[in-house]
Amino acid sequence: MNLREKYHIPNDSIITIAGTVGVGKSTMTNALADALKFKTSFEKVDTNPYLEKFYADFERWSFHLQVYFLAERFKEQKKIFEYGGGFIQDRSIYEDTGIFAKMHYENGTMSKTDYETYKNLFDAMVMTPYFPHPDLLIYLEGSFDEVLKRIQERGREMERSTPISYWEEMYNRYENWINNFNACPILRINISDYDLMKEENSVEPILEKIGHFIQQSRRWEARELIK
Ligand SMILES: Nc1ncnc2c1ncn2[C@@H]1O[C@H](COP(=O)(O)OP(=O)(O)O)[C@@H](O)[C@H]1O
Ligand SMILES: Nc1ncnc2c1ncn2[C@H]1C[C@H](O)[C@@H](COP(=O)(O)O)O1
Repeated sequence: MNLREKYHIPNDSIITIAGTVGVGKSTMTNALADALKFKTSFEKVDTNPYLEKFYADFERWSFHLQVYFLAERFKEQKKIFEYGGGFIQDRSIYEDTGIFAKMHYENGTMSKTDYETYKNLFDAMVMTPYFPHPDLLIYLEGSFDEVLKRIQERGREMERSTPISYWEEMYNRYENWINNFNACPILRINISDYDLMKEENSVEPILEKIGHFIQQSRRWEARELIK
C-alpha cells in the first residue's frame, strides 16, 4: 500500500502550502509531492522578470510584479483544474492579494489606482470555474528568528539586502491574515515540529493529519450538498 492510500488521501486532492517567505514552503511541497506521488505547482523565482527590479525599487515595480504573479498563478490554477487535482501547490493565490499587494498599497509603495485595478482583476479571475479552491491549506509557522535565519542561509541576494523590518512586517501580517482566513480548511504546522531535511520519516505524521483533515472536510461538504 502506498502512502497516499495508507493515509486515505484522495488522488484528486489539491493541497496548498502557505506561509511567509523562507518558512519552508518549497521544501514541504517537494516532500509531500514525493510522498504522495502528486504533481507540483511552484512559483518560479529564477525566471521572474520583475522580482529583482521590485526589490531594488518597490514603488516603480510593485504593480508590474503583482500582475505578473497573478497571471502565473492563474495559469497554474488552470493546469491544476485541467489535470483534475492531485497537486501540491507552493503558495496560494490568496497570499498575493491578502499579504503582498495589500502591504505595498498600505505602505504607499503601490498607488490606490493600481491597487484597485489589481483587485478588480484578481476578483474577476478568482470567480471563474478554473479556480478550484484547495481541499486544504497547510499554513507553516515558526519563530521570526528561524524564518530570518532561513532567508539569510538560502542566500537570494535581493532578499538578503532587504531591510529586516520588511520581513518583520510581513511575518506579523501573515499571523493576522491566517487568523482571519476562511476560504478553505486550514492545517497549521509549526516548523519546529518536523525536520524534512534530516528525518525522512517526519513526513508521515503530516500525511496522517492531511488525510484526517481532507476526509473530514469532504464528509462535511457531502452533508452540505444533501441539505
Ligand atoms: N525543515 C527544515 N529545516 C531546516 N532548514 C529548512 C527546512 N525547510 C526548509 N529549510 C531551508 O530554509 C530555506 C527556505 O526554505 P524554502 O522551502 O525555500 O522556503 P519558502 O519556499 O517558504 O520560501 C531553504 O534554504 C531550505 O533549505
Ligand atoms: N505577490 C507577491 N508580491 C511580491 N513578492 C512576492 C509575491 N509572491 C512571492 N513574492 C516574492 C517573495 C520571495 O522573494 C519570492 C518567492 O517567495 P517564497 O516565499 O520564497 O516562495 O517571491
